[in-house]
Amino acid sequence: MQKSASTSSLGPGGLDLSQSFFKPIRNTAPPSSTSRNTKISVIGAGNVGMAIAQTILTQDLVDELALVDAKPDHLRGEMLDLQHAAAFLPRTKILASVDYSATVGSDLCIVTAGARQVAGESRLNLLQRNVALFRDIIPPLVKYSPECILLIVSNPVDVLTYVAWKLSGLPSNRVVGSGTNLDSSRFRFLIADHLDVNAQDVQAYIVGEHGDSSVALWSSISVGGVPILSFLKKQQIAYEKETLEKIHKEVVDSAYEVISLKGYTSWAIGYSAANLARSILRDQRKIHPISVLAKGFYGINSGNDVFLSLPALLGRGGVLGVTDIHLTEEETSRLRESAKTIAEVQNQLGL
Ligand SMILES: NC(=O)C1=CN([C@@H]2O[C@H](COP(=O)(O)OP(=O)(O)OC[C@H]3O[C@@H](n4cnc5c(N)ncnc54)[C@H](O)[C@@H]3O)[C@@H](O)[C@H]2O)C=CC1
Ligand SMILES: CC(=O)C(=O)O
Repeated sequence: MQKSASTSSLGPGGLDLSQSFFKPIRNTAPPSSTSRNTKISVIGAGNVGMAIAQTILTQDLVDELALVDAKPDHLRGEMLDLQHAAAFLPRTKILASVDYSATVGSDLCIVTAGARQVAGESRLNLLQRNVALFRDIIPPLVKYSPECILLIVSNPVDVLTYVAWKLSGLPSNRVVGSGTNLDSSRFRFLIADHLDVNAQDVQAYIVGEHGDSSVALWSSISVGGVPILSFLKKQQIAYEKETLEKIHKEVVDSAYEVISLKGYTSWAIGYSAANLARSILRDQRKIHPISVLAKGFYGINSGNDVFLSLPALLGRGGVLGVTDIHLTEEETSRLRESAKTIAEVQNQLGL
């Protein structure tokens, strides 16, 4: 599909439905020209891109949604399938094209294009293939939407967020990676399940790499305002370090398990990315563990500019700040190790 297809005034049989005799509504005022449309572009219309697109649509987040993919037929099929749900959804103009001009004027560009893991493969293994794609994807995105915020989802997400930052020339507050927003949701789900409470009442962060070297901040966990570890200590209730490690391992293994069962992960990352899109476009100023330029925070001062997940304040301007959570010595040292792992991978890129 070459042209960007959206709404059309041509009805069945080529009848021009815009003819005044067919108009069911008589206008009483000219169309409003004051409000500015909000627009999200999703690059990559695969499992992840489409899960994000459909979550954005159901949550009424934007006026316009543009999809870009390298496969024209698949892309047009996905676009039509979403457009056919128009009667059940808030009104959103949906466009799709292989041409990046369809993304013009986007407030937020979400990049999901690229290779994904096969069962047992690590995220870092995807690096070379996806860096090559990013060289084709990021420059045209920024050309058509110089004011946009870039949200990177493709893996390995931390290193690719760094790559996108370098290729885009955008300030670092406008380039973020979905990072451990997803891992933290998995963590909160497991804790909530264990305690039989609602995951939304569990505050808990996974930080560092979205991957095998991620760090669970046990000291950050609170449920309904009760800090869990200090509560257990005060009550002299013993907890096994191994039990905590087991829960973290379950978080790290989550993606591998889902991939080995259904081939890919999609729904949770769909909600995670839509959750970030809402915070950005609606200026929610919520704190999310997302991949940000980490230099200078939590003693991460390696020579490299590393992106990894830290609890960041997110709003219309992108990353507005990074929170200063008190970490234990062990958590700090694990976070620095995670930064080192990412820096070592980045060093191979020569960017
Ligand atoms: N950060 C996170 O938490 C998560 C990241 N992912 C990552 O998201 C990425 C996508 O995963 P899936 O959607 O499952 O893969 P998929 O294979 O279903 O979709 C990838 C899409 O990218 C498109 N594509 C490839 N090259 C392109 C180019 N140059 N321009 C535009 N489109 C292009 C393909 O045609 C395909 O439709 C993978 O890297 C995966 O590892 C997946 C889940 C969670
Ligand atoms: C694939 C991936 O990165 C995830 O589901 O966490």
